[in-house]
Amino acid sequence: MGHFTLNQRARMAIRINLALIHDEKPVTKTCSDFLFAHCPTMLEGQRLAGETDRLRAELESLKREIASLREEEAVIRHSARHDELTGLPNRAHFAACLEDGIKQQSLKDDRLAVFFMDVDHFKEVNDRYGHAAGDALLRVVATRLHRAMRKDDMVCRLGGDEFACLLHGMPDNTQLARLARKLLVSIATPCNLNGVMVEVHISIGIATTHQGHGEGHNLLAMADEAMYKAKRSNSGYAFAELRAPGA
Ligand SMILES: Nc1nc2c(ncn2[C@@H]2O[C@H](COP(=O)(O)OP(=O)(O)OP(=O)(O)O)[C@@H](O)[C@H]2O)c(=O)[nH]1
Repeated sequence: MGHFTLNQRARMAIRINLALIHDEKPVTKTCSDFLFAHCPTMLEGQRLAGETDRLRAELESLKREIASLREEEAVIRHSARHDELTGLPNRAHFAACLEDGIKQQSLKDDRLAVFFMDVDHFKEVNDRYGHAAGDALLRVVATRLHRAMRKDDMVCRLGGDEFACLLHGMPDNTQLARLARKLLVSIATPCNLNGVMVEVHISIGIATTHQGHGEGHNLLAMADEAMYKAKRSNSGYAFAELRAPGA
């Protein structure tokens, strides 16, 4: 420090600080000589503090980017498993839950039931009132089915005018038949489509499985067959025959 007066040291310290604040190269040769000779630790400390701030800002920006990517991923994941029109789970999601339910049922000694539901004469609604009215009707059916089921039952739109429901813990057919009748009544309540009151009906096919019987896709296919039986006979709902294991 012998070469510099107190006054010189103070002025250089101010210039050095200003240079660091504005991220400039170290000032004059005298200043840099001063710095490297007398203040290497201070200079390194300032540099590290600046670097830390920069890294902290970079980290925050990365955190924001990750959060936004996670949100995007959640949206993509949701839309891959849900039907855009009704917001209900879609066929793929339903099939996965059904297979899962089948695997779990033996552990829980549960009995599963699948309802396969199809709107009767839906094509006529599209033809008479237009596709948008048909869409509105599908949304009404979705809402009514969802409301009529228990919280743990899964209602999905399989596609077109077909819906399905997966029910756990339904030990007897009497309860299932009661639920089917309740659904038929709730769906048949007239709904307003662009000012026109329309009454819709659905046909329901019901397939159930006991421990060790059936596989997910078989159960759905059996419920589908039973639905056609109900549609043909105009009975509203029908039960599938329980097949022997492996049939
Ligand atoms: N509005 C609308 N129509 C759809 C959609 N997806 C499929 N459709 C129509 O739904 C109709 C389904 O027809 P079907 O189930 O074969 O005929 P249906 O009149 O219901 O006949 P039944 O089931 O035998 O009573 C077809 O006309 C499809 O074009 C959709 O997302 N929106």
